[in-house]
Amino acid sequence: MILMDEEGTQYHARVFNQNFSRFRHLLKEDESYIVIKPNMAVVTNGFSYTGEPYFLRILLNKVKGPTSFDDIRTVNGQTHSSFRDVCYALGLLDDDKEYIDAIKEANHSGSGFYLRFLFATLLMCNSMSKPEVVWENTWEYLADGILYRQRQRFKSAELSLGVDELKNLTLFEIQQILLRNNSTLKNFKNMPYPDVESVSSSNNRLITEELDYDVPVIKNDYDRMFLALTNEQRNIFLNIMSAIQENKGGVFFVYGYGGTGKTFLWKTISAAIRSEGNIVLNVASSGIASLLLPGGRTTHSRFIIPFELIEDSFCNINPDGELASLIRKTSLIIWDEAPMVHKHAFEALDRTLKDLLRSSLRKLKGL
Ligand SMILES: Nc1ncnc2c1ncn2[C@@H]1O[C@H](COP(=O)(O)OP(=O)(O)OP(=O)(O)O)[C@@H](O)[C@H]1O
Repeated sequence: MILMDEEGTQYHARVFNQNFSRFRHLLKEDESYIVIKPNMAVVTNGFSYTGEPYFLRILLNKVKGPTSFDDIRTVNGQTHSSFRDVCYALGLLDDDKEYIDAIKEANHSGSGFYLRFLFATLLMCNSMSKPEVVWENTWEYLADGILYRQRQRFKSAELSLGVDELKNLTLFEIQQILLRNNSTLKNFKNMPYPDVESVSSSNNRLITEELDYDVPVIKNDYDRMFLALTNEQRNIFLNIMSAIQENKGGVFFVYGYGGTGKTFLWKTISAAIRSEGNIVLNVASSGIASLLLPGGRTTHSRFIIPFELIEDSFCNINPDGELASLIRKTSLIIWDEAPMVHKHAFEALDRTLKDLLRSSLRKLKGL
């Protein structure tokens, strides 16, 4: 095979092999740089796995008379974005079934940790043609033990994790194994990468508690309550929900005589937010009022407002702690019977939230 660059300089296949790292660099920068002359025999030997150039070398042995990279990338009229996909389309790569079967089989005798280690090892050895396909087919086995460990961690036998959360935690574990071996999931282009922020949320007991609702049940409650809202309640509901959805922020004061449906409105708003997998913190100034709110707490205990308040008090919240992360992830705070506390309590919470969110108090709503 002869390769020729745009300036007409010709390289023999042997040179191509010997200077492979140089060509690989060119391929990355501008793949159209190397032109392949048609009808030339291709002889390659002694190459190692080096990503896309490796697949190109396989193709140079198989595709007859290509005149451009697009020629090589086109199989049955379809142009693929990578040489690897072309190899796959031509059936030159295994379908990875053996690896999928191996992981499933290992599941009978090995723990989840062992399976994740096995998967990470397969990744590091570049054994799989399409690791993302193996991952999609085996992630449930690879996730084995992660839910149990989270339940132990939070001492909650009822704790449940969504599919995305479970996948994310599993990927995070695999990434940890790879990092210990000087590799990373980022080396595998089509493999999903764990969302580290969401992993730290999953490991935050307070956030997990606030997300641990049965979404279909809450959604049913929400549908029922929303239909029952009066016009006045619905207007308030829509105003607050649009402020949340558009991330506008806002402080809403809702006034009404006893029995006019304020608690009913709080319940509807809470169900609407929780049914979308978001967080609402329900607090009330008195213990009795807090019992009427779903997942309610007293404001003092939720935000650790000091009992002895002065005009420049702060809540005792560690900015790097779990409670601060929970507050940052919260879509709305509902504070029932807010005027029942001294204004210094508002101001302390306002100051603390500004400090934590580094913005004005945007998420406080009171009665
Ligand atoms: N839109 C509605 N549809 C059906 N029932 C409602 C509606 N709004 C309120 N209610 C019912 O009316 C009763 C009183 O409402 P709610 O407890 O929400 O009032 P409140 O304003 O919170 O009262 P208080 O200030 O005394 O706590 C409750 O039984 C509640 O379920």
